[in-house]
Amino acid sequence: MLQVNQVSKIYEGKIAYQALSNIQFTIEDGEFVGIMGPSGSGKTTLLNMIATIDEPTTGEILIHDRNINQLNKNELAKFRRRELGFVFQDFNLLHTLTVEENIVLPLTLDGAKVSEMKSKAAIIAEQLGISAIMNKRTYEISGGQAQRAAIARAMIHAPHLLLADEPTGNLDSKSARDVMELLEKINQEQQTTMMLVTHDPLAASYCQRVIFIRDGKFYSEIHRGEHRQTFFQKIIDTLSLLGGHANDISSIRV
Ligand SMILES: Nc1ncnc2c1ncn2[C@@H]1O[C@H](COP(=O)(O)OP(=O)(O)OP(=O)(O)O)[C@@H](O)[C@H]1O
Repeated sequence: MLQVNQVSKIYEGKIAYQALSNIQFTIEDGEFVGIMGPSGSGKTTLLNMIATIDEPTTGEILIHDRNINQLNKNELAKFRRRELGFVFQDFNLLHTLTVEENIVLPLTLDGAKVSEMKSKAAIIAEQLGISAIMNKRTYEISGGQAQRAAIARAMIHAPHLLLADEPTGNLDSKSARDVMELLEKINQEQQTTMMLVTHDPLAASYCQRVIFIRDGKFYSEIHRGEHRQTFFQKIIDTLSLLGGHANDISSIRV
């Protein structure tokens, strides 16, 4: 589904900076993959390129065999809206809208009928356990509920690829677990391919595979297998080998 082929990124400037070097990996349809690495290792750079927000300096990124860097402006807007879903650390909900209005936003942009939007929103809210808060404003709900609403908004147009950037970064450990269990459930039941960038080993332990990068280069990759707890420990061990600053793993939750 996703192919990252020999991707490098150089940020031009007074002093050019190579943020990524020859990154190569694939993600299969329906996989749930985590990307981890110390601060500054290039995770956001990589995510931004897959999200079509930025372009590689060399190499190519294919989604379902289409080179996403060759799409024109119109194709790109459509592609982003229809194929990709985004979940961010700070939820990115619009505060003047209700939860329901936030959730249907991607459909509004596509010109869907109100009745269709409402019924789709109701179904997804039920799945995510947020039916009771649909008429609330975003400042009236908890962080965990806000992230569920953001996931609902990302999922409402059934994207093929859900990209999540530190989705548990602003959550307490109970809400973080809830959100990760939810993403795992969506991945299993709807077969949505997911890529998650995170510092949080607990969040990463819900993935089937974690790719580690360091200094913009591929470092290693580990697979989950049967037990999440064992995987969690493996992730922590790899992070300690990987180095980086102490605050990179300050969010560890056991
Ligand atoms: N627009 C830019 N111009 C120049 N350098 C940049 C730019 N964006 C990022 N960088 C540099 O590229 C490197 C990788 O940054 P990136 O944000 O991808 O790292 P990260 O792994 O996501 O870090 P963090 O975990 O702290 O978010 C860093 O050294 C950063 O300073």
